[in-house]
This record gives sequence, C-alpha cells and structure tokens, in this order.
Amino acid sequence: MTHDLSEGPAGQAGPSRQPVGRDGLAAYIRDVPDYPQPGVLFKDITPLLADAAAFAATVDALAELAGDVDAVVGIEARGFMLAAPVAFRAGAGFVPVRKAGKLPAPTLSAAYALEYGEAVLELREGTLAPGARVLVVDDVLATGGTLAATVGLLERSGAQVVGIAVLLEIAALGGRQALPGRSISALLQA
Ligand SMILES: O=P(O)(O)OC[C@H]1O[C@H](OP(=O)(O)OP(=O)(O)O)[C@H](O)[C@@H]1O
Ligand SMILES: Nc1ncnc2[nH]cnc12
Repeated sequence: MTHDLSEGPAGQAGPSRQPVGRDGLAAYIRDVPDYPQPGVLFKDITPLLADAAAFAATVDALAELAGDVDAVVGIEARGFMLAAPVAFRAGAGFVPVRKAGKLPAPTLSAAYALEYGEAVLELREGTLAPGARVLVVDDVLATGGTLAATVGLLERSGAQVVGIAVLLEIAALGGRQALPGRSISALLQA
C-alpha cells in the first residue's frame, strides 16, 4: 500500500498512518539542493525515520535481506539508525563502524573519501569472530567510498561480508564500481 497524501504531509511524526509499501518509500525522502555544499543534491531520510509506517516498512524490507548472518554492521551515523533495528528484527548482533576517535583501542582504521568530503572510519578489533558472516547496512550508496572502506575494515578483521543493503542508491554516482563483486541490494534508486 502507498502513502495516502490526503492524510497530510508524508514523513511527519504524529498519529499512526496506513501501512507503507516498499514502492511508497520514495515519498518520504526529501531532496535538499546544495547541501551540505554547492552541487550536492542531499537525500534527507529524516521524514522517513519520523513516520512509523515508513520506518517499519524500511526496517522490514532490509531485514528480509539479512538471511542467516551473525551480525548486521552499521556505519555512523545514519547507518546506525537503520542497521540497529534491522539487526534486532533479523535476530542478529549489531556491530558499529564509527568515525575516528569514538571507539576504544584496539581498532582498525581506514581513511576514505565520500561525495562531499573525507573521513576516517574505525572498527573495534575482536568485535567479530573470525569468519563471522555479516550484512552491512547503510542509508545511502553514493560514490561508494564509505561502504568500500567499511568492507575493507571488516575483511581485515577476518569477517565475511555476505552482502550490502542500503535504503537508497544514487546510481549516477557509480558506487557499485567501488564495490566490485559485492552483492548489493538497494530498496530505492535515485
Ligand atoms: O557513497 P558515499 O559517497 O561514500 O556516501 C555515502 C555515505 O554518506 C553519508 O554519510 P556521512 O559521512 O555524511 O555521515 P552521517 O551518516 O554521519 O550523516 C551516508 O550516510 C553514507 O554513509
Ligand atoms: N547526496 C547524498 N545525500 C545523502 N547522503 C549522502 N551521502 C553521500 N551523498 C549523499
């Protein structure tokens, strides 16, 4: 079922709404031109998170992709908002990949570039057992820099990345090319 716009604006927290189907999720993502810098069309997922039905439909759809993984890995910060409930729904553990300086040592680190900047991600060593099967969940796949760095950290730690699942893929930015051979599922394409 899709969101009935006669109920009011999509993506506002408030009284419960009709269930939202996967096809209806795009209505809950807001385009913000020139944010956080000129030339970037920012895909704002906060309306989707604020709407109970759209949030539930997103978590359910991503959890269906998890299969029998040991853990769902989320990337700070927006990735956490989806990956933690997906892990819970899938009956798997949750493992955070964090921006630099937020996890106690020992950590593995990877520097990377994303659509609008550069950063460093870290994974706590020993969080995942050798050979652990993991699904990586994030909100947006843009250039793929963030997910490629995350996959690299996980493999350095000895985990097996069995899949990547995102809410939204911005296909024009070519993120799949940064992740050759990976199983990537996107609920929505921009
Ligand atoms: O495919 P890429 O070009 O690498 O971009 C995708 C990443 O960009 C955003 O994270 P951001 O670093 O902006 O952090 P946030 O989640 O803390 O907002 C988003 O949540 C993805 O992780
Ligand atoms: N255009 C975009 N919108 C939202 N998140 C992003 N992360 C990288 N590029 C993005």
